[in-house]
Amino acid sequence: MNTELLDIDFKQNKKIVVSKLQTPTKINQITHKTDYDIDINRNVNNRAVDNNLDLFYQENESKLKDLENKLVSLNERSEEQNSLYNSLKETLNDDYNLKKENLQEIVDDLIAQAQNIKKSTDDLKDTLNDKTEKLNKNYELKKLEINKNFKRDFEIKKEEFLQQKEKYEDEVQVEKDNLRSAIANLNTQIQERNKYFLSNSEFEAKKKELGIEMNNIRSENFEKLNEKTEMLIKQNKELKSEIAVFENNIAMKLIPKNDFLKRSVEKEKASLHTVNETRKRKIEESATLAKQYEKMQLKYNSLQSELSIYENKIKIMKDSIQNHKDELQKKETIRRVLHNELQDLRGNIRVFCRIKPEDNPQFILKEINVLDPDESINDEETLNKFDRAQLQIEMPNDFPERQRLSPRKQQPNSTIFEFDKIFNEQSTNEEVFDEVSQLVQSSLDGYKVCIFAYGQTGSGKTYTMLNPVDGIIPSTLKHIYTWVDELKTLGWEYKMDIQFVEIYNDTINDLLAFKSNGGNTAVKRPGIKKKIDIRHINGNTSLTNVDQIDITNIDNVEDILAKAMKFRATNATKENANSSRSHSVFTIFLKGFNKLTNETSNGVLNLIDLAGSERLNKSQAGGDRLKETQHINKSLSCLGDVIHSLSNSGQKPAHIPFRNSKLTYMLQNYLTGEGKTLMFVNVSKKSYFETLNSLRFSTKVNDTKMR
Ligand SMILES: Nc1ncnc2c1ncn2[C@@H]1O[C@H](COP(=O)(O)OP(=O)(O)OP(=O)(O)O)[C@@H](O)[C@H]1O
Repeated sequence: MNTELLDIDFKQNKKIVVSKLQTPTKINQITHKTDYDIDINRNVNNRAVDNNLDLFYQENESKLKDLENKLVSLNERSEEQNSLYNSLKETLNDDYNLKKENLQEIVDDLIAQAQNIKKSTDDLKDTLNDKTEKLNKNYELKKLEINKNFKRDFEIKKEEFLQQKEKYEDEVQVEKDNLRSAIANLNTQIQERNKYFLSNSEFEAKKKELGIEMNNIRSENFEKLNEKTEMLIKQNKELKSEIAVFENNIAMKLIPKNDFLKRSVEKEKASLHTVNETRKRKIEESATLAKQYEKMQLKYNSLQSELSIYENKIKIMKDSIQNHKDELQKKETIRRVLHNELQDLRGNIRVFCRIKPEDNPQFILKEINVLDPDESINDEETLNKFDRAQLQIEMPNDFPERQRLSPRKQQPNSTIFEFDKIFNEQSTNEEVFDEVSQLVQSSLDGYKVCIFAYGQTGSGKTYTMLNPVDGIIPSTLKHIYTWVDELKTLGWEYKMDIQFVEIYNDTINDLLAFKSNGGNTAVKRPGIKKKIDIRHINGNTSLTNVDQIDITNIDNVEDILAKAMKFRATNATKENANSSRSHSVFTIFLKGFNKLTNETSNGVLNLIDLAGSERLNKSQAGGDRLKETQHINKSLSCLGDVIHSLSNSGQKPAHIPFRNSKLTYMLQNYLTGEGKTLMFVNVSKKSYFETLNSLRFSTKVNDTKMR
């Protein structure tokens, strides 16, 4: 049993009553006795109750249990009510939120309505303004109309009044006339009566009577007349003043308007005048233009007819040009064949000699058997005689070197070498290029060409090959674009790539490598770090890790060349302060395609400035220089061997030792087959034995006879 329930208030003669709980309260929350209202029907004697407390408990136990049960049920109900309360609360909350949302919607609606009302008010305002404006306009129009009508009515009234006045005046006049005639009649009657009743007193009385009557009538009529006249005068005065007032009003209103109108009219007139002037001017201008147009049209027509004449002429010319082109193409093909045949006839390996000018010649070196300018070649014998140029080298008797030779070796003291051509001290680079340009053109025709400059150090190889502007390489680069352009007219398009390498101590270096390292000129011999190998594939030679530059459409090829030259390995020798210690090989690849004939050509031009040949004992080279010189001399000797073998291979195919040096191996594909080779042997009059050596080399390369 819950102890709190024991706290029961006993009331006299009352039963225990548990009143119905007003608020949902859990049983364990019942702490106050006022929560219960328990009455007990008790005996009068309290003591009896005390004594019978047990009994009371027994009697009331079930009641208490009921009470407890009731409290439990109350508790349950309270929970129910709590959940009811919560659900009610939720419902109310939902309801509240819903209502709030609805309210918000209503508020939004109201705002929207207010906005609409504002908008419609604005619209109404606008409409009202429009209407007011219209009404004002109508008012002005009506006013004008009323004024106009009033004026018109006034004029009508005035007219009527004047007519009336005239009518009255006429009537008054008529009445005046009538009265006058009546008076005249009366007078006549009086006179007549007077004639009969002059002496008659009756007559006198009558006369008096008549006189009075007449005076009455007269005065009566005169009064009436005067009244009418006065009235008319008065009306007239009134009308006049009315007219004056009206006219004044109108004048007051009309004058400013009139002035304004006058001013506007003046303005309009002025602008009209300007417009008219402009119009006149435009008309005049358009007339001039029309005339000009007519003239132009005539000119155009005449030009058109001239043009069609020219077009016809052009067409005829084009046709003939095309014919010429066709013919030229045929001739070009024939030219190529003939040119090649000519080069073949001259020999696929030719040797030219070039003598460098020398201020202090140490021995005699001269071209002999030179054609006299007056002598004409008119027979085959003379032609053959001058077919090959001859160079004589003479060792002077007092030459110290000669003294050291044995008597046997001293004989003969002059030697003659034969060359395909000799350029003497006076020959210029231009003359040299004139001669070699035919070979350069062969490369445009698709041939492989090699032009070498061989000679002792300081003998003019670099001068011949690379002298800025007029050396063979700069001249080739200068002229090749013109030749390519000329060939364009025959349908030939060329792609040109260049490659520039040096072979130093049997190692290949790329002299154009600065193009790929951003043109850093501070890097000396940039290609040296990359290993460059030679590859021969299907008759084509390529170098690994070597830059080729497309020069088809560039205009700074000379700069590229100048830059590349800076990287070339040079050193001071005894004979040349700036001696080239490497072989430089400048190559132009010329790929041609003829879009008219579909022919292709694949020419290669190699321009080689060889390193200077040096006799070891002479230059007294040592260390690195010794190694350099050995490499140079070995590779030059290999070159001599290769060319010699090639020139003899026509009769008996022989082994050609290309692989003996990098230079010959690299040029292998260009020296064989239809390849054309030209060797310049550069000589000077400074070192007899070096020169002799160079000349002996020339005998090796092209069967050059030595006598
Ligand atoms: N035909 C010539 N006319 C005028 N000067 C010349 C001629 N040939 C060479 N020279 C001059 O002689 C000098 C040496 O010439 P160059 O450098 O061409 O010789 P090289 O044969 O290339 O020497 P190396 O093999 O040592 O490089 C240069 O100053 C050059 O200008």
